[in-house]
Amino acid sequence: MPSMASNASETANQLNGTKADFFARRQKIEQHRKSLPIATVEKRLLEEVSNNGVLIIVGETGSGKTTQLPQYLFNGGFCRNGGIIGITQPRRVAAVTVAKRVAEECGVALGQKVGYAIRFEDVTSSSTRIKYMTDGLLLREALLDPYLSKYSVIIVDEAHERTVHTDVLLSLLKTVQKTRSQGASDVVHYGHPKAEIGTLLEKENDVQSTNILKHNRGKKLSPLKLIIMSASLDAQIFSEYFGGARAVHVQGRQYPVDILYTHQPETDYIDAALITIFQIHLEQGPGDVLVFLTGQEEIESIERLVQERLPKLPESKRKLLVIPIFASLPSEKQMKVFMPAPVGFRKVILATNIAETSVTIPGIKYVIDPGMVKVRTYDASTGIEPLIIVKTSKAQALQRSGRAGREGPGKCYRLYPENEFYKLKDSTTPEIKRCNLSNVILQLKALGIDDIVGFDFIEEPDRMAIIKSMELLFLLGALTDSSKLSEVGHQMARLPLDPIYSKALIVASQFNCLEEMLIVVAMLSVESIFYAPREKLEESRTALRSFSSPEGDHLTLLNVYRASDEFLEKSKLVSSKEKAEKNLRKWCKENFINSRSLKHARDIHSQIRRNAEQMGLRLTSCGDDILPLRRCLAASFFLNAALKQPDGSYRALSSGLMVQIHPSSVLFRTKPECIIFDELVRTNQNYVRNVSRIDFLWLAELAPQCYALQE
Ligand SMILES: Nc1ncnc2c1ncn2[C@@H]1O[C@H](COP(=O)(O)OP(=O)(O)OP(=O)(O)O)[C@@H](O)[C@H]1O
Repeated sequence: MPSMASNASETANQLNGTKADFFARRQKIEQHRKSLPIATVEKRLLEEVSNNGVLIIVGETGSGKTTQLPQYLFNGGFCRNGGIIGITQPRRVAAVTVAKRVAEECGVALGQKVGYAIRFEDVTSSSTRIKYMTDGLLLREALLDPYLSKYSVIIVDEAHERTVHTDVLLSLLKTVQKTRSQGASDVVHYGHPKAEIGTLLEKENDVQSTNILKHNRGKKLSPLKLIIMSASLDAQIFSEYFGGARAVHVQGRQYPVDILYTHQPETDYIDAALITIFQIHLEQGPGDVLVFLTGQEEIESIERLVQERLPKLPESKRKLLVIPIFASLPSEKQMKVFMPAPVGFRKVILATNIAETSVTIPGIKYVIDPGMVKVRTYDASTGIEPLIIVKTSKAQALQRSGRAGREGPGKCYRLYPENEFYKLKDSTTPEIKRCNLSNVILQLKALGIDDIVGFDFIEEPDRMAIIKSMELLFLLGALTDSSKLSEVGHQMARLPLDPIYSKALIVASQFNCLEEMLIVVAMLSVESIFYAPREKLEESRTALRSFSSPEGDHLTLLNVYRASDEFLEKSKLVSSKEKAEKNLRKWCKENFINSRSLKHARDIHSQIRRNAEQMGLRLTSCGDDILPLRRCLAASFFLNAALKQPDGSYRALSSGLMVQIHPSSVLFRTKPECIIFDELVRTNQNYVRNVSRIDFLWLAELAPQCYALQE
């Protein structure tokens, strides 16, 4: 046993060591900050922000925009009067990791001067002055504080991604910025019947004018500085939208990235990616690899293939650590990709486009880009929102290659020939032009914006899409005859879910089956609960049968959730929480259930249950009597009803489309007369997924606005 004296000197040494490490790290960070291209223009940028209400900043990936500009502004006095610098990101993972990095650069604990807020997670405090957040979160904040009055500067980062939230946010910020630059102290207060919901825009004398002016009489608002940041060269569109706002370019990138192309187009990009992973591992020097794939299924299949092939390599070459990252992975799992690989190991990160912008994953030297991405599209004529795999845009390809070369020179392997790159679209079609707008419209209406067609979008969505989405909201009871938000609509807007799911929860509280519906909605919100490996198809089918309900997939999902819950609770009685969770993962494996998806569903479930409680919805259960739940499914998913045809296919009643029950459904063989479904997917034919049997007559009874029977 070491003596006290040696213990004390060890501690002192450790402390000295820690201190020395700390100072060395701080020095390294300071040097790094000074070496970034943006550091040479700090003073000029501060002048530009001072002189302009709206500024557009374009800079190469890695030039230091996201991490440095907020710090420059803070040091330049932009928080002097207690104002906050808010920086929005399209993705949660970027908001979290960049905030962590900036807190470290500032030498402060996360949540103090530097913090972040994402849906259901707020790591800020009253001393936070630099706040990273998702664009969706800032939109929700606008519901409570239409002036966004606590912010002195708002930076919309990665604006070129043009997510629907970014687009809507830009429109709102345009109004807020203009209003605040005029000051709001001398305006009349008309109040608002719903105190928490501010009216942002109102049509007056045929001019879109703002009603923000009418809010909070006498509240002296300071001007808001608005900064739009983008890595690609589409500054023009933003500049025009903001009335010829000034745009500045930050030149230069930190490290070079070598771009390599294939000679021929690849017929199977999954296989090509797999080969490239092993080529890099066997032939290239140290450095981690980041591979861009289109979704969870692709990622998990490559993960399995790499694991299968690794044992075939010589022992000394097996130190390859595969780590996945995709949106539906719980955040603590997502954070694993940011941890260094154990000594001697090479990390291979399999990512969706979640890792495409803003994030810096330490250690990445090689990027593999097959050039594909999965996007949601929207067909307004049928109301279908198929997910399709398409080629990336040039802007996306540049972003992806930009993930290498952040800590040193890097390489990017584009798995297509060079001439293909030049044929790519410059930038991605804005999401607002290719999505179902019902959620956006619900949010805008909740913000008090009633004239959706006249709304000042940066790029107008398709009129047909607006009409269809309004129609959907109307049929769901979210809008009144005069297109105002109804009481139900207000409730729906408070839930962070798709309108149909929100409606399902509200209806369920009336049908006394909210406990069950919360589980169903949580399970529907995640990707693929079941998995069926090709080599174990029969075993996986048998496992599925043990949970399956003759009434359909919704009840089957409910059975899975309950069985897992029961298993976990029993396990907790005899083992620690960690052990019980480990046991649950084993249980999932034995039952061919995707444990990651189940964990995600459990998280969503607790979140939406909290929401329901806060809204005062009645949390009752229908117990063993499943009839109310089935009727409730009909009362909420009635827009997705289909009737069997003589040939065994189905006709979707609202779109008239001919569809088939997906082979993964428990009703694939039974084929009941009338069904409701969760989702329509288009592959070689139209398939409906997550299907339940309903009684046709319920439709006219429960959704007369849609299915009133003719006399
Ligand atoms: N979490 C991190 N860990 C280590 N280094 C980081 C981290 N975040 C940023 N950096 C370093 O700071 C540099 C600048 O990053 P920053 O995100 O500010 O650039 P950017 O111009 O906003 O690029 P992008 O548009 O690609 O996000 C990176 O290239 C990297 O060297």
